[in-house]
Amino acid sequence: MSIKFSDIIIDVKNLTYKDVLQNISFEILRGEYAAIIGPNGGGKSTLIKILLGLIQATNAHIKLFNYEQSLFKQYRKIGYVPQRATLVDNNFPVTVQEVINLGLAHKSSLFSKISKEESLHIQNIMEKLEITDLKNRRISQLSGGQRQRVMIARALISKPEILILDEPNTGVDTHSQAKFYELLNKLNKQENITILFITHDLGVIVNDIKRVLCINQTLLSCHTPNEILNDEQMSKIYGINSNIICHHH
Ligand SMILES: Nc1ncnc2c1ncn2[C@@H]1O[C@H](COP(=O)(O)OP(=O)(O)OP(=O)(O)O)[C@@H](O)[C@H]1O
Repeated sequence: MSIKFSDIIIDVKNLTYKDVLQNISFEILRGEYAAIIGPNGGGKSTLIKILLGLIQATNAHIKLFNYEQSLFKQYRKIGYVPQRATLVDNNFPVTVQEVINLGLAHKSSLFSKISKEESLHIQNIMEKLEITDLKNRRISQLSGGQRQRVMIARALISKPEILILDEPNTGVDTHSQAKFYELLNKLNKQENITILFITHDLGVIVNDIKRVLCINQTLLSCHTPNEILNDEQMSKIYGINSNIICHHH
């Protein structure tokens, strides 16, 4: 299959940042469902923050949706669920609805009125994520799985074309994790949202993920899950001897 120029929505060339990331190059194509794995402190979150413009990397050659990052203004096209987003301060007095409305923060002012159309869109997303009944609850009173859906709803409000999630399953039980991956799969397959997420859960990458970027300061590999889930590759990525045992689930 030939790749069209417009299919590349993230294009990173020779990215180096302090002593955290060295000479990283990769592309993410429209419609992809890709994961980033690697050991703690390997630079995964830093890479994501650079892509989102939250950390400035001088001399980086990054293109987002075919624009040089320095000229790129449409960050609403990128939905982001940060690390530990589900762990909130119990005294934080905001409701689910208020958190979700923050997804419209790309508007000129946070306090500008929400239009009828936006309000309908917010309702649709809440229904899709099955959180309508929670809208007046305080975010601090929700379970980890419920908070996770709220954070994704917030990220989806700006109708992003790519969704980037940094270890989205921290503090979430196994059942909610399974539901969560079902949801990501649906967003990818049915709504054509490109998905890129950081995970330490090697089990999950086997099922739906087509490409796994392994990062430990440099890009160690960028293959299909089957190509990396073997003892040799795991030892290379995590720097320890490992035995991979696969079971039919
Ligand atoms: N803004 C920054 N400037 C310089 N160094 C940073 C910055 N942010 C993080 N670091 C350092 O970069 C290294 C990589 O951190 P990062 O959080 O990107 O790793 P990670 O792969 O996401 O780790 P984890 O899996 O534990 O979340 C760490 O040593 C961290 O202390």
